[in-house]
Amino acid sequence: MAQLLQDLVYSFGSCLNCFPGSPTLKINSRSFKILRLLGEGGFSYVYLVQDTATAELFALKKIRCPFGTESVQQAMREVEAYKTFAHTPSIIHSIDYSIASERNDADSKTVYVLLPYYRRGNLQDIINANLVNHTNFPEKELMHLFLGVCKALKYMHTYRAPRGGERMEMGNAKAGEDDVGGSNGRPNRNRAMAAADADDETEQARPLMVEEQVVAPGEQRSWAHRDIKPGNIMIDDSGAQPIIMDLGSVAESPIPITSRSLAIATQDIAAEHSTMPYRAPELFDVKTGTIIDTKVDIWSLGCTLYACLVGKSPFEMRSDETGGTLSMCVLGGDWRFPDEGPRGQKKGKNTVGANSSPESGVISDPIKEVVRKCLKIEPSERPDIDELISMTEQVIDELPNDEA
Ligand SMILES: Nc1ncnc2c1ncn2[C@@H]1O[C@H](COP(=O)(O)OP(=O)(O)OP(=O)(O)O)[C@@H](O)[C@H]1O
Repeated sequence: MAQLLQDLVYSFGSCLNCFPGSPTLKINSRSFKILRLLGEGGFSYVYLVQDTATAELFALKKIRCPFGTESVQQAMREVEAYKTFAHTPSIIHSIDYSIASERNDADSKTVYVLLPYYRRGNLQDIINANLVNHTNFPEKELMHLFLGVCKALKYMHTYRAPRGGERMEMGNAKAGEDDVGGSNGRPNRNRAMAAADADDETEQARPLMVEEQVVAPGEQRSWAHRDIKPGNIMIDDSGAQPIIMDLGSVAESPIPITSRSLAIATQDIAAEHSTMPYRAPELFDVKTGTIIDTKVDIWSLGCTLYACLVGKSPFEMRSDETGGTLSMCVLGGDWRFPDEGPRGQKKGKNTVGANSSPESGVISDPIKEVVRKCLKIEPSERPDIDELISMTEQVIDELPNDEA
């Protein structure tokens, strides 16, 4: 709690009003009351905030950029990704964003991104609840959710810039203390952006205009999410639609690894942005002459489906069982279902093995097969997103209806 208060004071500076317990922040002239911390990631804090005028709830992601230009660029890439995929309802979009300078350190900036708030939480929350309550996901329902995630990812993997020529560029915005400029995440730049350009171009624009991404209308450009995991899949308010979030890891695909330095850089980026138990083996040890592509997400989908069934990633599970390191388990493809012995041998038909968690229950064979196909060490042996979608649809057709 002390950390949270300290963090709020530090972050919002003069935006913080003086009433204890109800700090407020303004973004682009809209005022928000900060209600509580929703979550914390490696680079950010996410707060539940309320629009003081409309009482609407939002999630506010605060990304600290203490290392100057480079870290601001990274945060802005995330903001840009929210814009790029704003056209699909199953990928999170941003509502507004702003960039604030730290008072005592001009190089230090904080990027705030206003996001829709998903009150039902994410798949990891459901996994945690299942573990606590000794319950399981109903299989058909789970596979419908999984299909939704695959379809959202298909949009990324086969992205085509909308016709009409939306120009995508790294944003620039006016940084201020009390009322920071921003963008609404839609094609039209808002007035704050325009004001930032007109008023304060030299000061505001420079650090952010280092890179432009222009996608011609209709041009296909493939993207990989690179951090698919249960914690990054929110559930919409209906409870039926998964929403892919946390676009800070999104990267272009394919990336041919043409040099040793690119291999090292790619590996370093993965180490920072792709969560280890869900990270594909080719990102642990990036080799020159290989290609890193969207198959990294297929691996993560396999780990995610397994985690929904069993309670944790297959490699976390195996590493806990054997005491081996996570990376050794991943690189060696060392994992198994709880009711299986080594190399997929069954311990007993439809029984839960000695090493399984009691929550894992019985897993249908067609679902296991989907996991197995995603977890092929060789990326080319994994299905692409279209094949995975067909496979999942077939499994859904084959599965009996969940018991009410
Ligand atoms: N829109 C939202 N609605 C509700 N909760 C959210 C929302 N966005 C984020 N959260 C909560 O905040 C947590 C951290 O968010 P997020 O994953 O975006 O941060 P991150 O720093 O990128 O995390 P990571 O280190 O896992 O990559 C999430 O796991 C979730 O619990």
